[in-house]
Order: sequence, then C-alpha cells, then structure tokens
Amino acid sequence: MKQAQIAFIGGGNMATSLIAGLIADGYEPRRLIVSDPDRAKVDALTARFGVRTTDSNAAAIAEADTLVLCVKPQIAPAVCRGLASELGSRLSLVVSVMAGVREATITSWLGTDLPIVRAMPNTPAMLQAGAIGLHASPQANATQRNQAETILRAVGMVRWVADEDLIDAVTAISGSGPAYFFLLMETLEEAAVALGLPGEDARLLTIQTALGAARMAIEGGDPPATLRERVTSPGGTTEAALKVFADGGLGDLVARAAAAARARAAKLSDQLTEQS
Ligand SMILES: NC(=O)C1=CN([C@@H]2O[C@H](COP(=O)(O)OP(=O)(O)OC[C@H]3O[C@@H](n4cnc5c(N)ncnc54)[C@H](OP(=O)(O)O)[C@@H]3O)[C@@H](O)[C@H]2O)C=CC1
Ligand SMILES: O=C(O)[C@@H]1CCC=N1
Repeated sequence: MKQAQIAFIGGGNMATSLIAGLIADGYEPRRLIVSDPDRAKVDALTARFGVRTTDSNAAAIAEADTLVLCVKPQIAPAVCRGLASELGSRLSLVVSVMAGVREATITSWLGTDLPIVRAMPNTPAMLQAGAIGLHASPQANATQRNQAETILRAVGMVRWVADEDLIDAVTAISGSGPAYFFLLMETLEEAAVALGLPGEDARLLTIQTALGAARMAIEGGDPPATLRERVTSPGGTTEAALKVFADGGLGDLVARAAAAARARAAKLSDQLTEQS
C-alpha cells in the first residue's frame, strides 16, 4: 500500500516518538513533514530522521493527505483555527493525539467535515512498543480508519474503543502510564540505594526487573496476579513487602491516580468545548 503523506503539527515529545517508530517500521522519511516554530527542534528532527521540516503549519499541510495534531491541548484552538483556511483538497484524514480534545471540538475549530481519528499513544511508541487507543468520528469510513490504524500500528499495539469518552480512560491508563512505571522504578531505585546497594547496581537491577516482569506478563499468557503469586513464597520476603503495599492502600491509591488523570482529561475537554 502506498504510504500516506503525513504532516505533523508540533514536533515535540509525542511527534518525535511517532516519527521514530514510523521510520523504524520502514516509513520513507520524505513522506513525513513536521512543523514547529522552534527551528532548532525541527533541525534536530531532520538531522536524526531525515524527515522534512518547516516552521510554517500551512506549508506542512500543503501536500499532506494526513494531518497529525501533536500540539498541547491548551494551544490547540489557535493552531486549529490557524489551519482552517489552509486545508487542501488532498487532505483526507485528521489524526489527533491531543489529550482531552474532543472530535467535535476539533471539527468546529477546523471548520471542516473531514474525519477525525483520536489516537492516544504513549512515548514507548519510539521503540515501536507503544500502547495506543483509537476512536474515529462518524465521518470516518473503513479506508480512513484503516489509514489511521496503519500509521499507529507502526508504533505499537492498537485497540479501538467504542465510545469517544473511553479515550480519556486510555489516556489515564496507557497514555500517562509510562510515567507511573517510571515513578515506581525511581522509587525502587531509591529504596535499593537506601538498603546499601551502589547507585549503578540499584538502577540496573530495578530496570532489568521491570523489563523481565513486563516480558513475562506479555509473553507468557498468565495474568499478572498468577505471576505475582509465583514470586510470593508463603512466609517469605515478597509477602512481607506486599503486606506493606496493601496496608498502605496501594490499590486505592492507583485507582485514585487513574481517576484523577481521567478527570483532568474530561475537564480539559469541557473547557476546550466551550472555546469551540
Ligand atoms: N508526551 C506524552 O507522553 C503524550 C502526549 N500526548 C499528547 O501529545 C500532544 C503533544 O504533547 P508533547 O509532544 O508531550 O508536547 P511537546 O510540548 O513536547 O510538543 C508540542 C510541540 O508543539 C510545538 N508548538 C507550539 N506552538 C506551535 C504551533 N503554533 N504550531 C506548531 N507547533 C507548535 C511546541 O513548541 P514549543 O515547545 O516551542 O512551544 C512543541 O515542540 C499533547 O496534546 C499531549 O496531550 C498524548 C499521549 C502521550
Ligand atoms: O500528561 C499529559 O497530559 C499527556 C497526555 C498523556 C501523556 N501525557
């Protein structure tokens, strides 16, 4: 299948992750163009990936058939309204990775009835290890849904959600999720140092443990609870540690953290809908 001509608006963390994953998947760099006002940032993207870059959003979308919105939600109204008069006839699909920005809101800012696909990726997309939630606006046909899925599948595992509101749940779990696991790694590493391990050993033992646990969970077929039970010898060391987690209310804490992330996405959505 012919590769889409993709314009990324915003060349920050998420765009970089997506571009890295697409290039690693064999995407032709010349089919990707990135627009960002920060010249140094786009020059670095050209040097690293060979993609085309510009500081003009209008120039970026001039030849594109697919637009990927990768700016912060807070500046989305201005950016999308600025694009409204530039949407050419070649453009057939808008993909938004922006947290908390509804399809109808984007449609209203762009002043178009182009299909919108909301994608919620995460930064492991740069290693093609992303976890991505997708939802399409009613205007999207099967070809356009496939086009979005093909792009996102290049950078990780893709799951479609039935309701747009569930993208906020995806945001709370896998969009923000890498930060939760990094935080756990940070704190376990600190605990290791406090127990007397040298810094490098503390970090490497922690990270390799995270990798091994994730690989077992994804490759073995057993649910995490079963894997946890196999580590936990009755009366042993793991049981002693897990009791501290349970007594400290880890389950409730994680549920509250995820709920806070989802609530933040929903609040952003409401605020931005008011600006549409
Ligand atoms: N980071 C993550 O893990 C994830 C992020 N997302 C979503 O991705 C989107 C981008 O996030 P992230 O990449 O982290 O943010 P970044 O701030 O890293 O990237 C956004 C980029 O947009 C640039 N920019 C600012 N104004 C404009 C403009 N007018 N036109 C074009 N580009 C502009 C910014 O430049 P400058 O810095 O100079 O302002 C910056 O380089 C957000 O909406 C976020 O919700 C979704 C999933 C995961
Ligand atoms: O923190 C954020 O708002 C973005 C969305 C998901 C991950 N980062």
